[in-house]
Amino acid sequence: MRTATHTVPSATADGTSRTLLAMQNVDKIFGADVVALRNMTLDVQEGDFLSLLGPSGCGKSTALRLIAGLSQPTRGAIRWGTPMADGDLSVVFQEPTLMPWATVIDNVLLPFRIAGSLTDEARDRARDMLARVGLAAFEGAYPRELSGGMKMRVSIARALVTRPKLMLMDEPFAALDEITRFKLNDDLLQLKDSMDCTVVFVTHSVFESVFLSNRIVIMAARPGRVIRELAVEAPYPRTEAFRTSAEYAAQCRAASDALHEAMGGDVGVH
Ligand SMILES: Nc1ncnc2c1ncn2[C@@H]1O[C@H](COP(=O)(O)OP(=O)(O)OP(=O)(O)O)[C@@H](O)[C@H]1O
Repeated sequence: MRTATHTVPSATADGTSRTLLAMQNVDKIFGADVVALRNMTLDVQEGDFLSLLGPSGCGKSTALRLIAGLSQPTRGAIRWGTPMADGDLSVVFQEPTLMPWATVIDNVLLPFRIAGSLTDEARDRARDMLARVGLAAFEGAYPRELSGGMKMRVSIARALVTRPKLMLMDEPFAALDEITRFKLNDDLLQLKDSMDCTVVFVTHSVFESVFLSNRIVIMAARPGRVIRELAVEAPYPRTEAFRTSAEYAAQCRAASDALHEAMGGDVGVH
């Protein structure tokens, strides 16, 4: 993981919100001429639930991989506003990427095993995380015995077991049915609140981004770039009442219009 070498100043005048990271004029070019990102500038504040929303190929996953340190910018830089140690940053992918031969608890313990710190305290933390994601009764089960939603819950437990400052999520619920997705959206907000972490979340879904986020960054493709940012002012906790409110519908309309623009005006809400 990363160690900060720069301090980014607070983005707000009263200092109540601190910048966790800033992408500064980042380009990412693959090979000779695939411009995945052009001049991307983005700040993430501590406590944000920030969604990157945009059409296929606009560079959302590329941006997430750069933040994760899995790839390096061609130009520009990513600055951290706080020191980041091992375990402070975790990533959840669309596939749960569980080890099929290992039990649920052994999957959740993977970050500790990698770090060589498989202590009793680590096991307690893994059990606590499994309880938080509703899988306390499944610690001895194997991934093949779990539904898609349950596997994703294990993946999220593994990501949060180190109590990260930042969790990066790349379309984690895209492969799930709508009912499961709604439930996981609800539970993710509760987890974020109780674990006090910051989330950067990649999605194609207007509805999901509005329900979850306080900030939505809309991206466009060819070249991948940020075209607009929207604030979702609705307070947390957000519940089923928010999902069925006129306010939610209006926010979805605004995000859809911005996405429509990002896609050149050829697609509406999806
Ligand atoms: N390793 C790579 N080598 C070459 N080109 C790449 C590589 N990774 C991504 N790209 C290209 O960069 C662009 C952005 O890809 P990226 O996966 O970041 O988009 P995305 O918005 O996440 O798309 P999707 O929503 O379909 O997952 C695409 O044109 C893609 O083909």
